[in-house]
Amino acid sequence: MAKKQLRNNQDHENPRQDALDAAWEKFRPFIPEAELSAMESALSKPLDRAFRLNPLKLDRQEVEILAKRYGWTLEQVPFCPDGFRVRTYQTSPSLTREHQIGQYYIQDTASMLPVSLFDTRLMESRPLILDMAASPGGKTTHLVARSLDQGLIMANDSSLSRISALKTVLKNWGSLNHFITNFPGENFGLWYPDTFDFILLDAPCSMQSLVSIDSHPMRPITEREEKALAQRQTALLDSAIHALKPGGQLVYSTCTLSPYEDEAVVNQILQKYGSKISVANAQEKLPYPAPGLTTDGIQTFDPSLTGSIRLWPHRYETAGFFAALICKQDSFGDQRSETPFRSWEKSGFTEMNVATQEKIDTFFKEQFGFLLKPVLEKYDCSLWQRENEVWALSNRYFTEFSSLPCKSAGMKIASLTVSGLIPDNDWISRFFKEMKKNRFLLDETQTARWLHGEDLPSADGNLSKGTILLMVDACETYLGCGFVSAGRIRNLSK
Ligand SMILES: C[S@@+](CC[C@H](N)C(=O)[O-])C[C@H]1O[C@@H](n2cnc3c(N)ncnc32)[C@H](O)[C@@H]1O
Repeated sequence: MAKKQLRNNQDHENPRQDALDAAWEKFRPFIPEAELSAMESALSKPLDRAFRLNPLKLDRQEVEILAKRYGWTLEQVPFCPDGFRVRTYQTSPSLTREHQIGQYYIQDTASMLPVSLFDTRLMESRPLILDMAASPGGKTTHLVARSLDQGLIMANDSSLSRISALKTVLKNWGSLNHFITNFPGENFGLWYPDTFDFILLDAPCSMQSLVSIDSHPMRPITEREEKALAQRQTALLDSAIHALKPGGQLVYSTCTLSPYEDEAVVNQILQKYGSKISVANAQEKLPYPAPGLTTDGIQTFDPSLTGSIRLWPHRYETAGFFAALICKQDSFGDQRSETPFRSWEKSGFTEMNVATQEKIDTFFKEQFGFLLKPVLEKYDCSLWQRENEVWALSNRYFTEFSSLPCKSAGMKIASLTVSGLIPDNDWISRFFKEMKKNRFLLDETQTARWLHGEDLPSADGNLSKGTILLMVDACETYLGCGFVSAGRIRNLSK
């Protein structure tokens, strides 16, 4: 194939182009002859943008409203009901205020696959979930959505420098029932045998997806590097298998098409654990099949690996991707090793007294007509105080994991200040639909000033003092919260 024909979405020159060419030469023998021209044609077209809606904040009908507002032509992603390709647009989906407040997440289509493979009924039964290599958190937001934010998610990443991105993404998504840890995933099998209902292992990989996009840039890879990655992936998958509950489900995924990091890794684990685990036939989750390989040219894989999903780019117009759904039938009878320990006092959280809880509850009722207690009950959370901050934390997190060192947990809902309680922007952007009082509709000029971080004069004498919700688009969209005092609406998002 001519060099320029290969897809390099960002139009960067070498080394991305060299990496693309090398990967194409390497993977070509694995592509069925009859599909080569479809593949070549797919690789010469740019990928569409895509997003996944946040069902905690936006429903399907509202997606249609957004499509009209921003001139989008949408098409549902075949394997992800909440995912949409944006075939054409007037306003880019990355430039809207709905994107800014986490009503949807921009994600490449292939990355919507792994979490879509988990069983819906189990996902909606308050599961305990481990996202073993989670940062920056795109797939963690999908786990939050699919478990209705009513399970508990341990979002882990071994890289300390990538934890802040994970925090930001989950905060913006409005996730309550999660906590973030920073450990090598290899430890979880020892620390938590037979524990998690679901595990996602979206493994570090060589990113040979045949499509070079900024979130997954392609680069030249040596054989040695590929081997080292495969070793790490096998160790992580081994750990994940041990940490999975019998009857639980695990997805192993990568954004590389290298068989050595995909089928070969799963095959090795299958050989090690025999009938205690199995690869499910995930083809059933697709409208038409995209089977895993039966050989890497050297070894023959277990036939069940055809049940794994190998997204060659032409199959579903995606970047290259691999995912296998693995089930655990039996416990290995592992003894639990001691986990690292942090005393709860060190977390800085203190139990909130009943009087303060009542005060907060009354504030939300009077100021916004919002009933806090039923929400906390629905999500099985309690209020905690850290200095002057009010947080909602998962009860299950507190009873089962509070002694494990962690980087953050739950969601901040307000600050206690001398001017009274100031609710947190993320909390309001998650629940604004249930807040019926003190909504103030901004016109276009006011909106522009607000988005520049300015305060606004409050000519409306009916506005009560304190925090109000600022709305746009006939009160459909939440813009932020402001604080009314002395004839001004102070911009709290500054
Ligand atoms: C493919 S990225 C994960 C992307 C993420 N799942 C998402 O959807 O946004 C792989 C991640 O694995 C992390 N990682 C690498 N080695 C690890 C290890 N031994 N244990 C846990 N995480 C690891 C990297 O820091 C990186 O953030």
